[in-house]
Amino acid sequence: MSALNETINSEIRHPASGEAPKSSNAGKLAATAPLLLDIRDVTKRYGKFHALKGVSLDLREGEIISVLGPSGCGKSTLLQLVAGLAKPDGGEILLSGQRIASASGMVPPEKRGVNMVFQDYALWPHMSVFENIAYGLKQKKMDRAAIAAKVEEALDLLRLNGLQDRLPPQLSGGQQQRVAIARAIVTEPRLMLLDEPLSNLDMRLRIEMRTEMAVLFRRLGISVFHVTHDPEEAFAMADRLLIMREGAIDQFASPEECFQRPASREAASLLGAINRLEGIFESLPGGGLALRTDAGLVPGVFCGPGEAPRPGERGELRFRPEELKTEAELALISGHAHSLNPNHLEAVNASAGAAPIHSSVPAGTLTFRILHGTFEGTRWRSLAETQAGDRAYLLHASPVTPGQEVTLTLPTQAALLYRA
Ligand SMILES: Nc1ncnc2c1ncn2[C@@H]1O[C@H](COP(=O)(O)OP(=O)(O)OP(=O)(O)O)[C@@H](O)[C@H]1O
Repeated sequence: MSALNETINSEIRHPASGEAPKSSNAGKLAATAPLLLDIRDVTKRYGKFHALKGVSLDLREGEIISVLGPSGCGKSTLLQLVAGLAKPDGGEILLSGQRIASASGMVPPEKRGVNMVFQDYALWPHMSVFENIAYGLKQKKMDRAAIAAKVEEALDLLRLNGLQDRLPPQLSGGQQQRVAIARAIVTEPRLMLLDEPLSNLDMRLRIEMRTEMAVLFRRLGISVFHVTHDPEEAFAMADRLLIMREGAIDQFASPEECFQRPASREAASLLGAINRLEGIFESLPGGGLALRTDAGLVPGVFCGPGEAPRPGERGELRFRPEELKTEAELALISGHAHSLNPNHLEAVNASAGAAPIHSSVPAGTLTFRILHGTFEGTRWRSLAETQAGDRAYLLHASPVTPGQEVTLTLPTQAALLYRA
């Protein structure tokens, strides 16, 4: 075992790999809650490669922050620095005002008061559920009666009653995951670190567990720093999203804001706006910005960065397949007589907390030719192309046939505009 691993708190040590776990814990957001984790301009290099290029963020007590980003963007590296499993090359990390990591010094992981739940749960396979959960408490030399009471409470909380004598291999994936959470919360860490905690579960269980985890952490007021590559998991759990790209922060804001105004083309794509059409910016007579694309003129929301582009500049439209509407769907959504005309859609989908979005401005009308369609249970998904052959995915309520031309409307607030 490496010197690094030897410094790791045994209660969070990874039994299978011998590698130290990462840390995390957090709960619900309150803007006025005390600052718990303060990461200041942290950098990390592996040889010549800059894995983190100056990352700064804060996490409040009781807050859940989900870190989202493509593979290799530095999510796990950030978590490891907070856990104490790696050392930053620059900047500093403070926990409750105490500096726990900088280039010149490190508080050892076991002294940080952070626990971690791993992708593969890292349960001790030869220990019963009870022993797994009790392990950290025994390390703390708690007396047997107190340990039994605490484990009992955790078993109740995670709905593991009756399973305490089983070994991990005798449990389902969801049960193992709950044992890992029970083990992590029983020692009442200041901060819980979750590294892709649901990635080994099937889809149904993932959906259940992400909601259960969010409810549990909020009820207990646990602070959580949570890494995932799954936007739905991040939306289900987070008070704030941290979107990372190439070792830097792309966006750090509420889930609603990130969803409605992704700060970059990459963030938009990560959050489901997979369709991309290029074009030229135009100003609308009544104010507002539109992009002239090959599929049509599309009024939209400029999401940055920087100043709004000028007419004539090249731009890019990003949108989610599910945001395209037919005339009939528009009428249903808006509930206003005038919205039967798709060219006058009100921005009815604007959700609370987002910056004001154009309302009652003309919506874009896009025309595509269907190439291929598949039935998805409640909807049809098709691959389509513009006149010039640019491709897009569409989702619609009725079937389409290859070769058919379809005209759909894209609400202004769903048309995300960026510089090319
Ligand atoms: N020990 C290491 N030595 C060299 N390079 C490393 C090391 N650990 C990570 N890296 C590199 O640093 C970058 C960031 O890695 P990291 O594991 O933080 O990414 P990630 O966002 O968590 O990715 P994933 O979602 O695939 O787990 C990657 O390019 C990775 O290859």
